[in-house]
Amino acid sequence: MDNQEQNRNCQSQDLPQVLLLKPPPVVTVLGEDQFLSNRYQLLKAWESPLPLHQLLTKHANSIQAILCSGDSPVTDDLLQRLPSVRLVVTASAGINHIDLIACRRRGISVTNAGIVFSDGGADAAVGLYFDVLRKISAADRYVRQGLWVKKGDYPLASKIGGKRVGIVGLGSIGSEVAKRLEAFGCIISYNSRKKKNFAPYPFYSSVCELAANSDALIICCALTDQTQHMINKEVLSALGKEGVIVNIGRGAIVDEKELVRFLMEGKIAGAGLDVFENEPHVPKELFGMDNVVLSPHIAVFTPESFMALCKLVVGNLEAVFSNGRLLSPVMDE
Ligand SMILES: O=CC(=O)O
Repeated sequence: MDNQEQNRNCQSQDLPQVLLLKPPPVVTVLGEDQFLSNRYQLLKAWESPLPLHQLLTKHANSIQAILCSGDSPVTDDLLQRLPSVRLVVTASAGINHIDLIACRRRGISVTNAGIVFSDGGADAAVGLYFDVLRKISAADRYVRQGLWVKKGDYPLASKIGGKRVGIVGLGSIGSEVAKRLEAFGCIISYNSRKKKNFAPYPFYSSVCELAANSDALIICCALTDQTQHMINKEVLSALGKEGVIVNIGRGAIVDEKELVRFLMEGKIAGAGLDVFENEPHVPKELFGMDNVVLSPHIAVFTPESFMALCKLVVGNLEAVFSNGRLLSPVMDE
């Protein structure tokens, strides 16, 4: 090792240590971020020759922050091994993979993607809804397969304007979905944990009642103990034969087995799904359904949202190490 390299190593050892749990999807980009790697000692668990438990033991007292994404659980057990952690930064809007109670008990702050994913998530939700109603992907397949020539005209699609759309979870993504669909002449109502005073739309405290009064449900809420399988048999029945489900929240908010059964039996009209209960596995029954549009959990990701996310992550790390204000706190201890 030459002197320069030795110097660099010594300097990097003085930097605050940040544990990166898993590479995909956004964390890889962040892990390569020059700015981030000049300011922090990034400990990439997947690059270490040590098994995770040994890596954690070796750095137990020096890891001060964890950078993760939605597919890497931050459990009480993990936190217990890392007593110096002050911040968990997740590069996702969803926080269902983080044990928030354990973080609170240990005085650890948590930040998420804040509002950087709101536009992308809303665009994707509206895109899925339009695709189901206007049959865009299915009609595209029809043309490519030469069926227009062989079979003639394609079945009629549905109009968007005038549809009663129930938004489940009027947070930052849900509000953007509402704004977009209002502009297309849809009639918006919503269900949320609480009525939102700022929202000019009818509020239903029961998701079943919302479903009974909607042509479509667009699921934008977080996955919690309360929302797990919230979209169940009763809700799907209330939505009815003409109803459409769009889900860009988390797969487990919907009882997927019931959803598949309702679609197979023609008890709802269609679905646009970006998220699934057991990703990346998608129920095979859905593959042959032209009234179902599928995407691989990509709703919120765009180059623009990645860039904004990188800035946000860096800003949150800077804040915690300079005792400043976190930019997108879920919990600020
Ligand atoms: O699903 C994506 C996210 O939670 O950011």
